[in-house]
Amino acid sequence: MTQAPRIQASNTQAPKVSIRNLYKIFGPRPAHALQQVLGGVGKTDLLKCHGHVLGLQDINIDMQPGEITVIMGLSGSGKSTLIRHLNRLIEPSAGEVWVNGENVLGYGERKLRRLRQTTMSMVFQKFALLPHRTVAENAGTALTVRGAARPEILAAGRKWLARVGLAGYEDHYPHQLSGGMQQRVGIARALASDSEIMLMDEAFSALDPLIRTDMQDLLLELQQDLKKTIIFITHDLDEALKLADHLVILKDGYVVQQGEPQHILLNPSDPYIEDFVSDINRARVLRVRSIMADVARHDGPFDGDVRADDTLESLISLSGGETCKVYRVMEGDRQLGVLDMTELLPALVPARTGKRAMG
Ligand SMILES: Nc1ncnc2c1ncn2[C@@H]1O[C@H](COP(=O)(O)OP(=O)(O)OP(=O)(O)O)[C@@H](O)[C@H]1O
Repeated sequence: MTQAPRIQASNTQAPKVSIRNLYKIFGPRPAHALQQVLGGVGKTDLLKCHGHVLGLQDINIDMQPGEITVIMGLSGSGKSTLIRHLNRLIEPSAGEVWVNGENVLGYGERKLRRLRQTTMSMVFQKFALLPHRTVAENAGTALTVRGAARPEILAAGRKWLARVGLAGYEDHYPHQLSGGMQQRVGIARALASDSEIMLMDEAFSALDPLIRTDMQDLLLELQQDLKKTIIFITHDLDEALKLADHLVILKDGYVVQQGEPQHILLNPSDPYIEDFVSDINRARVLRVRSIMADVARHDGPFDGDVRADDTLESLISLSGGETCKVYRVMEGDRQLGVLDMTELLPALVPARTGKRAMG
């Protein structure tokens, strides 16, 4: 029997979800096609010469408890295929999926049902609310599925609707609500299930930009209290950078780069990522903590205090654009580091890996 994945050196806690050497090939003879892929055949040639689609290739990701892992990529990069492996809506061609230290590929019917109904909940792009049930009944769906009594279902529905800002709408029907409100019901429904893991597949992509921003803020606010393990799929880089604790960028079914979003922005590993992040408003996204220097670099005097989580945009505004200033970086009462404004300018210019020139 295979062993649970080891804890990586940089993390002290076991991952909630681990994906190991995962491959998915669509077509009549995936095992044969897999041998071609392992022998070095790429996505284009696999389709052209062997008539199979390479959906995912050698995916390895650890998703930490209480964190938001964002899977980001353009259309066709493999995001939906990947997320559907987590609750085994899709079976892999090779590899392992571990949840809470158990390989879910070894699960029988009963454990799989429990995984889908109790351990994981899902928030869908198109809300997927039941049109003839009230909003409170929709929010309580997970309890209905588990066979709970009606008062319990409605109480849970009410509780979580209030938490997502929909108190007073319990007896409405979905069509009476706006898109943003319907997705709030979708989130309430996932939260009422009390699952440890939430899968969110392009959950905000159908919403207008302002509503979408509201929903992102709501999710971050809920997450501060609830600390769920969230796997969030998006094709929008701004959304990914805003939400992710851990960002995974997919292209043609493989992981191009993964890590802390600010680190990726400052250290793109490859020309594809450079291009991807080149249009981002770096001043608005980057935080002081990502570019500050060690406390020992400067022992004062300082031109003032800033917080480690302040954006560079707010710093530019504070300094009046002067590059000769030096700030003390604080987290609560503790000094974390030093921010010399001369360090800020290089961070605003996109980094280049140098690989492009070499072709
Ligand atoms: N059932 C299937 N049969 C054949 N090919 C498939 C199937 N499902 C997905 N694919 C292919 O696998 C690759 C990944 O598709 P997937 O839908 O996971 O991408 P995605 O990043 O979620 O795209 P989108 O953002 O458009 O939903 C694509 O090349 C797609 O055409």
